[in-house]
Amino acid sequence: MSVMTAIFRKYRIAAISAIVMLLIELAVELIQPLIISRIIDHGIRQHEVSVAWIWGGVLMASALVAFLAGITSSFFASHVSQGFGYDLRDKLYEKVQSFSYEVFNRFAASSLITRLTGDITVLQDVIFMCLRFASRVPLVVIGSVVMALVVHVKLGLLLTVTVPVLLGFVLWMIRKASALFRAVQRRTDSVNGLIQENLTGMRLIRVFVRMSHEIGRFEQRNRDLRQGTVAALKLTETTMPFLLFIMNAGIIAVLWFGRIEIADGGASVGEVVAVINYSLRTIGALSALSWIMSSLSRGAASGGRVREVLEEEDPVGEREVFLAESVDAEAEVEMGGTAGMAAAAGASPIQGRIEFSEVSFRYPGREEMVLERVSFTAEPGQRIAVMGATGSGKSSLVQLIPGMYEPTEGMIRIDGIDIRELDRKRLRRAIGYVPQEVMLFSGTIRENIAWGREGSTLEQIQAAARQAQIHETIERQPHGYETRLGQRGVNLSGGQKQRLSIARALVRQPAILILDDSTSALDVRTEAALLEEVSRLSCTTLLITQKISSTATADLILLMDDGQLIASGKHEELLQRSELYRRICESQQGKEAEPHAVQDLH
Ligand SMILES: Nc1ncnc2c1ncn2[C@@H]1O[C@H](COP(=O)(O)OP(=O)(O)OP(=O)(O)O)[C@@H](O)[C@H]1O
Repeated sequence: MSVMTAIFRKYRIAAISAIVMLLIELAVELIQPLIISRIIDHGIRQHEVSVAWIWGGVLMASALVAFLAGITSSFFASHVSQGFGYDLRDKLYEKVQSFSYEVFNRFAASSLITRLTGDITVLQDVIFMCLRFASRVPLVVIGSVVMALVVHVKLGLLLTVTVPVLLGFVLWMIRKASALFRAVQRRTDSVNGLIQENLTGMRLIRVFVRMSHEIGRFEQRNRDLRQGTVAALKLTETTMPFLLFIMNAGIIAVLWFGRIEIADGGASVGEVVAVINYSLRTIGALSALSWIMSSLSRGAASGGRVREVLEEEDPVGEREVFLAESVDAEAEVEMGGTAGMAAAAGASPIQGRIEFSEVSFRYPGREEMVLERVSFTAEPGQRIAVMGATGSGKSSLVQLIPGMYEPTEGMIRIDGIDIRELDRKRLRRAIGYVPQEVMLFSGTIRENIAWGREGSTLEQIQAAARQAQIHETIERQPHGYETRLGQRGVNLSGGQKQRLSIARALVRQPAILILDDSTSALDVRTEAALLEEVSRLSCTTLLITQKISSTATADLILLMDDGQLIASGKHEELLQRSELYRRICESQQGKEAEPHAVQDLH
């Protein structure tokens, strides 16, 4: 059973109640033309005022019953549609969280945002519409035709002939419209993607004075969206006049033949009025069809897109990690630190020995290897500096350690255990990771650091901030640790953001700390102080850096070039052994600077 069906089943009682109430409302409404015909034939035409009053009272009472049944049905329908949307959004969000990095990137963030918001809202509206209006259409049409036949067979037959013609036309329209609405949805995605990209890159756009260029790009996509929507609406809207034309022709026919029948004594005025009333109700129901159908095809497109995410098979997904997270978080709060995290996961704490044996790696779906036969060993507590030109594979190498991707060949062992056999949640809980691109959340500084470890105390947060050399800067902020950050930490400098995100990693008290070019914006003195603090924590540290000042004190330097480990060793050893390393040192010390060596690195 699909996820959506399962969610819907949860609300089946309310859905059935909505339909039952709708049936009561409809039954009463369909009797109303009969009551009116009684008022005309037995009351007004016979000059029987009391009869007219009695039937008038019945009509009022029926209107009240229909009104109450309608409201109750709407209440149930709202409950179903809102509940369904709420549950589906939860499930979808959970699924997205469980995606591996690769699958997440394949869907693209902007498209996932549209699916989580716009598409689910469309589905909610469609469910409400189905329960309240779409299910009404066939019932009103069939009920009206049957009642018209009951009232007067000959006149009722006129209605019976027109309805199939209209239905055939509407079905043809649905098929056409659903393709058009799918295209609209794709274009909406594209507009959303551009908006997201532009708003996050606003600073760059301004500095490069590319505003008009970006506005032009946006206008183009916006225009495409408008054209797509207009094409879809044109199709659905042309249905309306066509439906009205056919039905009005039907009513004229009823009036025409009705006049003859009345003259011949074959029908009463009340009966003709009743059949016209049923025809009008049929028109009302059918004219809502074009709107219902366009909503349904939009719903089908949205449903398909939501289903795509829900049914995505992601073998290296993060589901178990995600599911175990909440359980561990509680235990962690009570026990504290990496030991607590490991104990929560039911295992001994990770020591932090990292061993790469002939590791090669290519990104999924890519041809070329970005790492080739890389081997090294980092002992617990050591600091490993990873150096190399841009694009040489440094980030790719460190991303393999928390298992963001699996190595294509070779093996990575943590504490002697193959990383593939290691419980991913246990591994990640032992890792503090500071990515190249700093990501801060809107909220206070304290919340941003505490995000690294749920339930951390203010003392732990402050200790991490001190180690990351950011405590004093935080104290100077208007509200200290309670200072709110704008989205992505806009009110902090680049270096401050870097240190804040380092503090977030340190508060985890990790066994393995990965700093992916995370000290680039720090001056040499601050960086040295930070590294000294990190050394005291005795965690294995992988530091991607371009600065000799940080490699000089490292236990091991990995010099990368084009995916290969071209040299490794301590500073002194590399000075002896590696020509490239020597040149880098010289260029940074201002001695015999060789421009291409520097270029290589930047
Ligand atoms: N998600 C990805 N999918 C496919 N290829 C990627 C991906 N990320 C990086 N690459 C490629 O892998 C190679 C190594 O990139 P990587 O980011 O590891 O280099 P780096 O040494 O960290 O560079 P820099 O110092 O600029 O951050 C590059 O050629 C890059 O194009």
